[in-house]
Amino acid sequence: MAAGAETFSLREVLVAFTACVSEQREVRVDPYLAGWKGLVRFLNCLGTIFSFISKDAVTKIEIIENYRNSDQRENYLTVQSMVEYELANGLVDLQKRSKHPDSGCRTFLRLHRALHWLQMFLEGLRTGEDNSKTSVICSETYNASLANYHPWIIRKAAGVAFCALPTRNTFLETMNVGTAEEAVAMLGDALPYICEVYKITEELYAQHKLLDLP
Ligand SMILES: CCCCCCCCCCCCC/C=C/[C@@H](O)[C@H](COP(=O)(O)O)NC(=O)CCCCCCCCCCCCCCC
Repeated sequence: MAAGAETFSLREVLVAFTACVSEQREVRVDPYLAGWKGLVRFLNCLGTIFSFISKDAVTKIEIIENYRNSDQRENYLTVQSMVEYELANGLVDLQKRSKHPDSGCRTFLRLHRALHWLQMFLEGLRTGEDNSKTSVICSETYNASLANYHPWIIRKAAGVAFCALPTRNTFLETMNVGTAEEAVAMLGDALPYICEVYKITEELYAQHKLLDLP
């Protein structure tokens, strides 16, 4: 375990996702990115073998942060406003990556797909047996979700990295939320919010036929 793992709790990270959905059922971009940044920080604490994953996540987070810091920042306040603005202004490559390779819509879609994995992984952790292997939970949930969008070489590298994950109970303790039982309870509290964020985004992207953006 790298230094710094004990300095923050995953509870604070997952709380970011509870602040994502507005009263109008829109997904706020800032807490969404804050949640991912915390998760990446946690991932970095698990060891350098995961750095190729965290680097890709950071690249994507920064692309969207740059939009949030640009003069178009208001259009990127929520996922709904981002989709509306980018589509209305022809800023999304719909068939193949060409003029707008790093649109907010395609970049957010990559994080959204990863959120689906996260949702399944956390549920697997929450409901797993005491001494089940985190690596198995991780690879099963990865294969059932994100892996479908990744080329062979990435799937292979991810599979190797997963082998470095500790057992479920050690992993739960690494989350710094208290005992393993307390970590499980926290996951139960946080998961409905993550599921809601995922569901709203999925519906929005489906409605605009954006789920296969190149
Ligand atoms: C706890 C173990 C964490 C294992 C992480 C499982 C996810 C594995 C993802 C492997 C991604 C490999 C890197 C490359 C990805 C890109 O090819 C690919 C496509 O991008 P492109 O269309 O621009 O080319 N990118 C993506 O799919 C985005 C991946 C974003 C992954 C973020 C993962 C962050 C994981 C944080 C884990 C925290 C766990 C906390 C649990 C309590």
